[in-house]
Amino acid sequence: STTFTARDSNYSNCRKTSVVILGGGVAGITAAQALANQSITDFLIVEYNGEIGGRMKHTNFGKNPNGKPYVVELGANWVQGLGTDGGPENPIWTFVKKYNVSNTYSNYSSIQTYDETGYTDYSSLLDDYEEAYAKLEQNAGVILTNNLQDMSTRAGESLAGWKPKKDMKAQAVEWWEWDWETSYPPEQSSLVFGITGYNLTFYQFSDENNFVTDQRGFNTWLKGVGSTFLKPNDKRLLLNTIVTDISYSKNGVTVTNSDGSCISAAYAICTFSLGVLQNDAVTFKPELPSWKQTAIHTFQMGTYTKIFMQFNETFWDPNTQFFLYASPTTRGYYPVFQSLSTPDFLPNSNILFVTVVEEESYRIESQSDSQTQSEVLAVLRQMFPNTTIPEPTAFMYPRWSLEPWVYGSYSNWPVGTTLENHQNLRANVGRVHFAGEHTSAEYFGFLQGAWFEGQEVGERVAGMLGRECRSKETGCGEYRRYEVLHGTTRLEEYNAVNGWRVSSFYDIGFE
Ligand SMILES: Cc1cc2nc3c(=O)[nH]c(=O)nc-3n(C[C@H](O)[C@H](O)[C@H](O)COP(=O)(O)OP(=O)(O)OC[C@H]3O[C@@H](n4cnc5c(N)ncnc54)[C@H](O)[C@@H]3O)c2cc1C
Repeated sequence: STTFTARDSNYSNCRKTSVVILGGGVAGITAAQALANQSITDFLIVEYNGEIGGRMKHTNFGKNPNGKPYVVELGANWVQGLGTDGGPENPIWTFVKKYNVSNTYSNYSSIQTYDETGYTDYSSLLDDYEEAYAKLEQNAGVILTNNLQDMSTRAGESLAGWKPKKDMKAQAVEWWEWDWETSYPPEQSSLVFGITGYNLTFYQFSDENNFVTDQRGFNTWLKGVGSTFLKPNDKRLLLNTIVTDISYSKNGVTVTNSDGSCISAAYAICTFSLGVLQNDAVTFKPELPSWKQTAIHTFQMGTYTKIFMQFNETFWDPNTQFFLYASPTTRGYYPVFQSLSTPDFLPNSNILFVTVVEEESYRIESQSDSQTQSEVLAVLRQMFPNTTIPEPTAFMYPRWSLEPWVYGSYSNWPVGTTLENHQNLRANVGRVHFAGEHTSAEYFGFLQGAWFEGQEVGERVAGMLGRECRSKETGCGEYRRYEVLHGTTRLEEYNAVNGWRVSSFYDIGFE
């Protein structure tokens, strides 16, 4: 039984379905699964790339002793927060176990610290940061509980006594503790929602991060989930298909693709990334309402870049997982090197990778691979002054912020926004629904965020197609939205007592 209602005659040549799911990443696949679980099988999944997985994306790199390439993950790499016996479990961890995806505990205590003179032990700064962090998270709790004004993580850190200033070693430690996870510097991150995000994953599930090394790719588990309701070569999964337009009305949604094909549906579930939405990579007709656009442009899309290199030898300590480098001049300049040539990872692979985010990501995206390679080698030569560092035999990095199917890596909450504004990012616009990592208030930036949001949107749309309401807690049907977002200061408080002597509203007198 379908409630298909797209009656517009212009669309009569389009392929018809009840629900069109835009994107075959984690959110898209779990949305489809939620529909299938409620016996809604009349759906189509439209995906830009040649396989499902989205930002869980791998590629071949370098070669093993038999001349075959290794598989490395360009995007998501860790299961972040696993679970405890009897406690809640991260669904990604459940599936990774179910589909036997190879992974290894990432030991964040296995770290050596470096600066431009070589190995220098400044690991005590890690303890200093963590001491301040314990205070900062208390402050975030007070702000949330009492509906107080949010502040930047930078302000929170300073109030907790962490002031790295121009100490580049402290800056490197801070990058390791903050930017590496959120892909934004503390100045640009909300204290409250940065801390809640961390707590919900690492305190609720567990503080472990397991690194996936499966040579079939991390997305193996998602393919496993897909195979429970999609047949091999299922005609409902349209791969290599690029959506260009989404037109919607009170009767239905019509999606047009770059190959000229079109689909008309009763409902659409759009799981495109915040970067895709922000960059107008698809055209909504009519334009999205201003409350929606405000939310889309308030939240931030970060960029996180892993730079892979393979050498003909492992010249670093193969038993250490992380090498933290403090540049003498530039914060975030090739700060964290990770060894894959380590027991339980890709032993003897001689593969090392270094991660940069945000400004450094954009900088290296706009220069050649060879320029980046020479910068990285110069850093390695500072870190290991007594070793002859060979040229890499393979070198590669993705340019996430330029990829038209994602335009960035994952989202982050800016300073001073609200849960209401975020709810507007989640809320449907008529028959167009939204889901993905970015719509998760609890787990934004993580695979589990995409998973929970995909499931909820699937259940809601199933509810609208007349199925029983599965999510009593969240409610079924349309999402709540906030047409008006209130500030924190009432207009009458803009007065002389508060240092506001004159009105900022000028009548400049145009006739
Ligand atoms: C570099 C990097 C590192 C990360 N590390 C981790 C990690 O270690 N652990 C973790 O939990 N999370 C990590 N993440 C985040 C995680 O990958 C995401 O949260 C998650 O994959 C998002 O899933 P999604 O379904 O919301 O979006 P996506 O995976 O982006 O899915 C959306 C889909 O829509 C498709 N699409 C977009 N535009 C179009 C179009 N016009 N037409 C058709 N299809 C289109 C895309 O191809 C994509 O498949 C990382 C992400 C990146 C990029």
